[in-house]
Amino acid sequence: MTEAEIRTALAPFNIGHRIDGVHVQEGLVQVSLRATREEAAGLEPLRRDIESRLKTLAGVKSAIVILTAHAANSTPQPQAELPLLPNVKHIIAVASGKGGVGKSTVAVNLAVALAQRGLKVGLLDADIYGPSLPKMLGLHTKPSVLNGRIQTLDAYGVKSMSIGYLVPEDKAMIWRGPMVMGALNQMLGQVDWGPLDILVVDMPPGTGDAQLTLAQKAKPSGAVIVSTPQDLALLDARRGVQMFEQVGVKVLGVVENMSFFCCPNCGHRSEIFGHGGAQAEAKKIGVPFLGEIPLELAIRQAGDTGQPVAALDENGVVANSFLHVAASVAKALDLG
Ligand SMILES: Nc1ncnc2c1ncn2[C@@H]1O[C@H](COP(=O)(O)OP(=O)(O)OP(=O)(O)O)[C@@H](O)[C@H]1O
Repeated sequence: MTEAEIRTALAPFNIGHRIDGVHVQEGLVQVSLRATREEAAGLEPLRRDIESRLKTLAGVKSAIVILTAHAANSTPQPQAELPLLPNVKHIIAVASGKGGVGKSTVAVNLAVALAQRGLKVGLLDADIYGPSLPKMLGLHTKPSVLNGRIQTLDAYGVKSMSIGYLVPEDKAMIWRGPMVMGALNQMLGQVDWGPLDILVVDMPPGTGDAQLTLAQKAKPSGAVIVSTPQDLALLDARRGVQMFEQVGVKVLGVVENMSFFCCPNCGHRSEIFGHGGAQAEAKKIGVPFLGEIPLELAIRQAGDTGQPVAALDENGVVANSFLHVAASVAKALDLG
């Protein structure tokens, strides 16, 4: 299946003037259609019809049709632009230079801990290639669409959206750059986030193009960098800090994850990946240190069972470590 064949299949719908982009890759099809915000709700049935039609074509394994809404009097945004969210007071990017350091764990628990402070919180899983939210929040239903707006899935006081809710995980894994931007566009602009104090964005790991575009275009109020205390992770974290500074996004600070381990039997404290490295690094590069999270079996288990530890063990040491980070973030944003 080629892009030209998809465009031919779309011809009977008479939507040539609305097509922003058609991407085809190994049987996966993504079509972006432009509409004004006022038109978007009315066009939802058509969007669904087109999606269903595309899925019936030979050679198409999966199809997603995205309506990119823009203000009536504005020129349509090219795909690399991301919609701004006027009802969201602050967007916070949770990032790490390196994969596997616990960025998603920190993002989810930070969002839950911020909600526990009484703030209106959203959580966007921007990690298109490795969405973690469905598992970490235990949410596996497909979001509904109301008046042309995708409804968030809500848990633990947090509104959430992930590509993992919208397409089967293995499908998004092989998308190309423009398709990723299309999906991010949809998850920011087409989702009914409602009024929020903070939208926590779980960024893709690393400092490549997608991260840079997100950091630049989503206009976050600040970034939280997650690192383990090891030298290698710190080196990558430093790169992350530099990337945000380069595009003028304030780095709110660094969180040290897997900071230390306390033996549940004897209470002995082991500093498996070293301890204090991220704090020392934060000091060295002149950004605040937001707190340390212990290495704890309960954190991994809670992540795997879809019950964030910040919600499970509200008065425990681990939950407190996330509450401490949440308090530092809220303070940095003047939200109490
Ligand atoms: N402090 C911690 N204690 C115990 N386990 C943890 C801790 N932080 C993260 N983990 C576990 O480590 C694994 C990786 O964490 P997570 O998915 O949050 O990392 P990530 O940086 O977002 O990874 P990726 O870059 O691959 O998305 C998960 O199984 C998670 O439960």
